[in-house]
Amino acid sequence: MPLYCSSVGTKIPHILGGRRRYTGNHVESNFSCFFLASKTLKNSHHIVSVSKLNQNWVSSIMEEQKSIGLSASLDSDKYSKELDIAVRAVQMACSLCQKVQDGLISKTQSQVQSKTDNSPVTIADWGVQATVSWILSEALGSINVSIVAEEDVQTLSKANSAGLLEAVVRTVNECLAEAPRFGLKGPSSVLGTSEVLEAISRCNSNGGPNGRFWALDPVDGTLGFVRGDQYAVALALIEDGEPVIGVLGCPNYPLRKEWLSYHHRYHRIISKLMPPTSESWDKGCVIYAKKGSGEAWMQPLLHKSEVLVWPNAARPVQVSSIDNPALATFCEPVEKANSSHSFTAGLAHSVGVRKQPLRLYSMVKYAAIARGDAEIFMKFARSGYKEKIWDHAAGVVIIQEAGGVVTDAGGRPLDFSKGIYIEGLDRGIIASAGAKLHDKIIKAVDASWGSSCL
Ligand SMILES: Nc1ncnc2c1ncn2[C@@H]1O[C@H](COP(=O)(O)O)[C@@H](OP(=O)(O)O)[C@H]1O
Ligand SMILES: [Mg+2]
Repeated sequence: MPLYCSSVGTKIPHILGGRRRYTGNHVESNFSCFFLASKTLKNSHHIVSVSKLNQNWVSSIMEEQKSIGLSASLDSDKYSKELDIAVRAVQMACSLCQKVQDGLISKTQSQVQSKTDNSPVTIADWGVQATVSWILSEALGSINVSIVAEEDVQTLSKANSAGLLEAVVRTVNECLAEAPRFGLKGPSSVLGTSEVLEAISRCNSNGGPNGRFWALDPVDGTLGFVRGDQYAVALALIEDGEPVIGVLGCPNYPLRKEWLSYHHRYHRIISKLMPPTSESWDKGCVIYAKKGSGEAWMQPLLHKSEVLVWPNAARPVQVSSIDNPALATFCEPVEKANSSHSFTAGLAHSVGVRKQPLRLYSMVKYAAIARGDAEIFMKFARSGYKEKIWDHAAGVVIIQEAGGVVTDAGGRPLDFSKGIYIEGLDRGIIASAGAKLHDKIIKAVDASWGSSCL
């Protein structure tokens, strides 16, 4: 339960019960304590240093809160409907992706198209975007739904893409026909080509500092997806520039963290060798959180023919309690073109991380930190690369509510208020299970940045 300081309108961390929890969103590198940006004054980044608060002062705020009944539970219903719909929509999207990925792996690579930037795009990207867009609009009213998403309809609308478009329309209709199984209303009749294209192109918001919009990455980690490995469906609701709901669907996330480091194909072979009753290789989950709730949750993916009954066996997740770098695992992108492996290796070594990095495609890395399966995530892209909001927004809320910290390398929160890009990002992105590890990494970046080639 987050606390609110009524005098300055500033949220302070949950310090009861001996568990480290960060409900704020800013860590200052010069202090080993944490700092919290005011929700009410979020654009001015009004900051209070918790280390400067003495115990009596904190206790008196807690007493004051008790007596005047101020609590986050007053807000507990806020975004509940949106979260419910978003989780169900992501469950559906994961089911669509699994079917397409199974088809991709068992058949040829012919379904993989090339975007202008040469990244592979599959039926799943457009299929998920159309499905999520249609579901959100239907459930919340299209007038209330504004979406920023990765895909556009240019490639799909080309004359020589007729076969691909047909496959997308078929995939979307197959998926929407299953909507009642996920507790959602599907279309009364099959969607035509123009309706599917309409749903995809409706995701044309440019984001910005005011109002509400959704940020969707239909298939994050497209390379992982086409290689039969990890990928994620990422959906976030951003309000006034701040992510307030995060939902991450991770269809290939194994039940046991040890198997995260195995390639998914190996996992598939083992699954075939194991008796069908064995759940030991079970995989797939949806992780989600609502800003300020102090909780992050994980549901298993719905299996074929199961019906989603809320909360669908959800259980809370929280970050790891490991704060000793020697015991910590750090994760980073698989592709060294997306983040400098040599720079992060140097950082890890200098802070005393001894384990091999866990290299994962997509925002599954954020899920790994939130679930406590790894302690640090670092991404240092080449200079000039601009991070996009849909690649991070959902993960940031989930990690923060699971008790972790996400900032840029200067210790500042990521800024989701400037459009589709995270503007002003200082060097790279760091997510950690706690302030102690976070602070060490930030100091190590400062110490070695000058001699890096980034
Ligand atoms: N040169 C680059 N540097 C950094 N990130 C990049 C990049 N090119 C693409 N990306 C981003 O990295 C994401 C994949 O993340 P990761 O490397 O962690 O698996 C991509 O998401 P998509 O796969 O959705 O396009 C894309 O947004
Ligand atoms: Mg992406």
